[in-house]
Amino acid sequence: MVKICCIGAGYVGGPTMAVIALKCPSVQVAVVDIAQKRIEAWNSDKLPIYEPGLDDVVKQCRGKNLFFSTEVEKHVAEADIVFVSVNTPTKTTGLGAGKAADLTYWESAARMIADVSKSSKIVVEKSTVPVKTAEAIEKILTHNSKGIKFQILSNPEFLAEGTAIQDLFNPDRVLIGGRETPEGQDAIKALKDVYAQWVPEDRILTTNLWSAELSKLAANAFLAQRISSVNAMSALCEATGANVIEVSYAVGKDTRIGPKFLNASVGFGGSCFQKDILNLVYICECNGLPEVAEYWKQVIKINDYQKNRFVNRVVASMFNTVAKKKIAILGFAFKKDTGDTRETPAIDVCKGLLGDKAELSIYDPQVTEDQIHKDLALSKFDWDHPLHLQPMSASSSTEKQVTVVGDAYEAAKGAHGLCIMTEWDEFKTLDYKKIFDNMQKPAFIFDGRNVVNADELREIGFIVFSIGKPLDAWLKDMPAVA
Ligand SMILES: NC(=O)C1=CN([C@@H]2O[C@H](COP(=O)(O)OP(=O)(O)OC[C@H]3O[C@@H](n4cnc5c(N)ncnc54)[C@H](O)[C@@H]3O)[C@@H](O)[C@H]2O)C=CC1
Ligand SMILES: O=C(O)[C@H]1O[C@H](OP(=O)(O)OP(=O)(O)OC[C@H]2O[C@@H](n3ccc(=O)[nH]c3=O)[C@H](O)[C@@H]2O)[C@H](O)[C@@H](O)[C@@H]1O
Repeated sequence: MVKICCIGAGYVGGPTMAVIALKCPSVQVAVVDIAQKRIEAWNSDKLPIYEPGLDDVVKQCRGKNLFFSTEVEKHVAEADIVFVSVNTPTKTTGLGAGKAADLTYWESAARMIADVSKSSKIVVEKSTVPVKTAEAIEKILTHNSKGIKFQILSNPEFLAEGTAIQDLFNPDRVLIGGRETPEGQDAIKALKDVYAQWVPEDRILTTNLWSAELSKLAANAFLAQRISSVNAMSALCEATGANVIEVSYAVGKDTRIGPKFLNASVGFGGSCFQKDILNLVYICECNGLPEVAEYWKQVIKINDYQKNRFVNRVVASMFNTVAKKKIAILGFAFKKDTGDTRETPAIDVCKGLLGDKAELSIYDPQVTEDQIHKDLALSKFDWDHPLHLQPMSASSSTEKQVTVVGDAYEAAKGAHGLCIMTEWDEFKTLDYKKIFDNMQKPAFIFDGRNVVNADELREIGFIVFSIGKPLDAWLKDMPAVA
């Protein structure tokens, strides 16, 4: 029986391993983590992450061939294949701070593997890492290996949160990079055999190590670049009277461009796009390619611009001040169907409004009150470090300005404005007449996700701002918004 151990029971490690266990009944899978609470949750009825379909998969395999444990060393020692799926956040201090990937967690996992191994193993990079990381990991493993043989593979993950199970069941591709030696090719084959139990062969791509590592960073950069491109267009649409929905539809109809990832928004969020592009920028700079670095940096700059533009639009529309005004924030997660708030644009928008002394009433169906307060107190780049590993953040001086409530109606009651930050389905079907009746007048809606029907809301009486759509007369003569 093949034994797999995955270090890191997070958004990637948990769902990925659960699906491997489901699809490969003859493989034994142990997912290990140093975070005891997280492991306890994986072993309970309330899993530590919200992901449609995940509960069902875990229930089918847990205790049979899927185990969650804090006995990291024991399971690593027993495994034939060790996946490393720990976090690789942006460095907050020292060389490359604010850009380079922080490989502290990766390196300590690699050293531990070297220390506890008594038999040869395949070590799989599942985390997103800078190109050439495998070389460093190889050095750590081989210098400590007491003659034990390690083969390193790069097998980056392409799942998106909210659709993780669907993406894992039916991936566009599985990418496996390895050494071009006979041993490297054998290792590739061993991992390929696992995926081939449910993924068609022509979707399993094999490459050299560096291509696999770089393809992951490139794929995220290309995806984020599409969003920044359409968001840049959204600003021009607002200035000219074009409608970004019509423009992206027309552009996406070109089969060379395609329709996906062209939804204008308040900005992209999530734990990876920004971090991976910053990492790419850093690698380009380190390789003497400043023009290439500058090119990719623009994707982040436009994303920041889009979030700033949104805040400025809110403030400018409401007579250039939101001081002491209640603003309802609907949605806090970085996208629908997840409770994940890492790098969510809602954080930047809320901080912007708080900076203008607004009073915020926040509702999200999946994000806890505690999480929202933590997020608004954390400094940039601290968010992706596991809480148990990061320094205690100072308590938020803005806590008094923020209340977290249990539904959208309560959030909007008595508010001057309402901002939609996440495209949760339930925000499409709210009783907006009821909301209007309970708000201050004039009542504003700022739709950061283009989910509401602006015309219907205008008929009710709202002043509506939708990203990239023709502006209400009220908003047209406002001061510059960038
Ligand atoms: N979140 C996502 O949708 C995707 C993430 N990725 C990449 O996958 C990697 C992991 O991301 P997430 O799962 O989101 O992170 P996460 O923060 O949810 O999970 C990482 C886990 O690793 C654990 N950990 C850290 N050091 C450890 C050690 N030495 N021993 C045992 N456990 C340790 C942490 O306690 C944490 O629970 C990152 O490199 C990310 O860029 C790739 C594709 C999608
Ligand atoms: O490496 C990763 O972590 C993952 O990053 C993204 O997945 P994820 O961040 O979970 O979610 P996305 O669906 O890509 O959305 C990212 C952000 O972009 C925004 N977005 C997405 C699409 C769009 O058209 N417009 C737009 O604003 C979303 O609202 C969200 O805030 C990629 O889609 C995955 O392939 C990748 O594995």
